[in-house]
Amino acid sequence: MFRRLLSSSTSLFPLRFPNPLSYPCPKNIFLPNISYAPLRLSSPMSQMSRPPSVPIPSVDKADRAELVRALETSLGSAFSSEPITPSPGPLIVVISGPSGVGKDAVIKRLREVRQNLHFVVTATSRARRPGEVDGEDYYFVSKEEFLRMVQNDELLEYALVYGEYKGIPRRQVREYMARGCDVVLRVDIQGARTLRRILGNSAVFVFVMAESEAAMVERLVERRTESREELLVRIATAREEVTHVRNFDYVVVNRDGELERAVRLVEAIIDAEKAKVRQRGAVI
Ligand SMILES: Nc1ncnc2c1ncn2[C@@H]1O[C@H](COP(=O)(O)OP(=O)(O)OP(=O)(O)O)[C@@H](O)[C@H]1O
Repeated sequence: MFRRLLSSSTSLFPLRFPNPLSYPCPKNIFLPNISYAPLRLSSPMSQMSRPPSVPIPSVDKADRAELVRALETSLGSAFSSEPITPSPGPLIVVISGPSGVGKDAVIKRLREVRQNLHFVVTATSRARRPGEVDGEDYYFVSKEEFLRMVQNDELLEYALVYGEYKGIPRRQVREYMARGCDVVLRVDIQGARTLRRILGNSAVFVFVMAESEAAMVERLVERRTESREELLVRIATAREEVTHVRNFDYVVVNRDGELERAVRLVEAIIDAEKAKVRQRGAVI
């Protein structure tokens, strides 16, 4: 029986799921050059001697190409068109925050506006909410299937949240990063803590919060997906979870009616990370 379970689980994406690798991460794929070739610079100035036979034409009068050629000759080598710094590598963005702050709403919009980004589809044993699509929002699996994935080490991280399992398929992260895509992981606070332990500073951790406790409760109530008992637990937990913000790299306040602003801030964070001199360089 155990052998049969093992052999039927060699694929990360069981047959009944749409394989997320079959849909592209970017709208227009841009594969960065991640071969960090050493910079090709001309020889040091000290080693160069300007050949006296190459006069540099006057800047006002000379043809542009002629002037550039003369400068190259004078400096002893052609000007390279290679990028001066290596292209940034793929980034892992961990998005977390208390229940009801709008993590899903932010990510949904981010996926619409941002290219070269793959949202890692989490496996969960919880029931599907109205409007959610299997394989797109989550992989909805039974508890038994989930535990089989755990047993086969298919999950980068997993947790039991409000009595339901949630976990991140490891292979999906690897494969999209290998394609040069940035990947977004959506986890609860507990999951973010585990991921920080696993990934350290190699991923960027973003904490989403509402502008106030009242706004957060309002959204949860408005969503009408939780029972009274569940609401009590979620709100009590959220109060404690807000204190975990200090373990994150960035905080994004998702104000009521200002989802676009929150999404723009997440985009700005990703852009800033791409411009960092020392890249995080995550390896899964
Ligand atoms: N900026 C916003 N203004 C108004 N409503 C919002 C905003 N952001 C999200 N919402 C709404 O708030 C509700 C909760 O959002 P969402 O489901 O994205 O939260 P979540 O953080 O993913 O919650 P959970 O962790 O419980 O899944 C949803 O009905 C969503 O449409």
